[in-house]
Amino acid sequence: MNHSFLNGPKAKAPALASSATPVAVPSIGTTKYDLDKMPRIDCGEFPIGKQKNIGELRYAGFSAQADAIAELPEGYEAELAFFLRVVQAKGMIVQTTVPFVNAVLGEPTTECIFHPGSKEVLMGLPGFPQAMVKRIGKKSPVVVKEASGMGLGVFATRGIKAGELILSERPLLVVGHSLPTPVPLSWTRAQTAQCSLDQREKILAVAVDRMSDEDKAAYLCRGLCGVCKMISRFNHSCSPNVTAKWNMITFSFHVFAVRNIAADEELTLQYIPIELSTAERNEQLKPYDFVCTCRSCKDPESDARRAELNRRCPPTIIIPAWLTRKSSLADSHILNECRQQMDILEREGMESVVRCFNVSAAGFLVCLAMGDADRASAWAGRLARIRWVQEVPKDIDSFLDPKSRAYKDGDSEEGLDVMTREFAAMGLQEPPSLEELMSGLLV
Ligand SMILES: C[S@@+](CC[C@H](N)C(=O)[O-])C[C@H]1O[C@@H](n2cnc3c(N)ncnc32)[C@H](O)[C@@H]1O
Repeated sequence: MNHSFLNGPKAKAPALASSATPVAVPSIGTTKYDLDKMPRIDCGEFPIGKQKNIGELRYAGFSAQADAIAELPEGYEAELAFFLRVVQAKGMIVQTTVPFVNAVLGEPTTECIFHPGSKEVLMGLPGFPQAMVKRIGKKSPVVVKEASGMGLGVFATRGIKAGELILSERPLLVVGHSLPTPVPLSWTRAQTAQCSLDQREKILAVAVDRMSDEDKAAYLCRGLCGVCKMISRFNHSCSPNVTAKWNMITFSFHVFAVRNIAADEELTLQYIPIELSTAERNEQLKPYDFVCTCRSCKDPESDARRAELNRRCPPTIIIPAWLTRKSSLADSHILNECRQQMDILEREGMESVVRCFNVSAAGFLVCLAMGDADRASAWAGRLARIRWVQEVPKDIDSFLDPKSRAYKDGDSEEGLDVMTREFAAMGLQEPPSLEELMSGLLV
């Protein structure tokens, strides 16, 4: 293949100056990104590290972390345009609109830039696409308005109960990561990353162009700040009161309340892993260009509590050993552990983390196995409030009343066996992250 971009004179040119000593070159007419400053928008649970971001610019070039704005050689834009034509002609990327067929009339659609094969995988999912999940009640429980010192934010218009589905939303744009960007080997990491971003910008422009006028306007007015009309308005907190979960079959995000929310309270998501210390969290928040002042960041005792939680053994490890009677752990030890860990999680406002599910499931299972319906029903109550975790048993409501028949069945060998298998097989593991779900389709 005669690839002028790879075989041309620049491929053999001496290394360009590193980003630390940028060479002034005439403008190449594309946006220059300062990668350290670029906002990466995470919707809820998925922002573990730089690789776990989704959305239009979030995969781009982050494997090649640049230190500063990179200068690229004059005339490079023409080569990039040539390369893009090759990428498109050879079918190395697929531009499509989801849902492809059987779209439910009137539902929003998502512009997608996929790798070859992803579209077919998606179409092959049993039942894909399903209509978006509707909230109970017509009136939205939230409104977007000024959030002091944070631009806009999302606020509750009424009290919202823990576990309530607040909204579901299809993103405006979904882009597979690591789009192919060959560059001369002599280029620095910063230049490679810059080139990858420029290429992405061009590919995105085509996708944005395919959107309806309304979606285009919504997308453009959010700029780098999001791929969702509504979800991109949620501000961050290290003690968030909502979580956003990706649902592949409906191709949409579901936003749930993780604890009770009062009328007028601001709704917040976590942009970064919140198990970290205050200093580590603020380091991770740097690309978003703000310093977090949430209740945990201001509480001098918070770090010690979160560190304590990290030190404690996750129930995921204790329970299987206890269940199979391979350990001599006392029942009371496990229940104390569950209660104490839950106390810290609630005190820290960390109801959105997966550990909340693991602890509640462990508490429930241990009490069930011990035939302690009173305490099991209290843990079932917690599980019922975190039902956005897909492993929460569908029939958890039948365990809310300690006098329920479910406990009689549960007392029997068979009932306990079913519950044990259900939890041991899937419940006590981390549910798949958005990244894991998406990678099957988008990588
Ligand atoms: C996804 S947007 C959130 C919506 C945004 N406030 C708006 O007006 O569209 C992310 C940006 O909001 C601001 N932001 C989010 N959370 C914040 C917080 N806890 N404190 C200050 N600014 C915040 C930052 O500017 C951040 O880059």
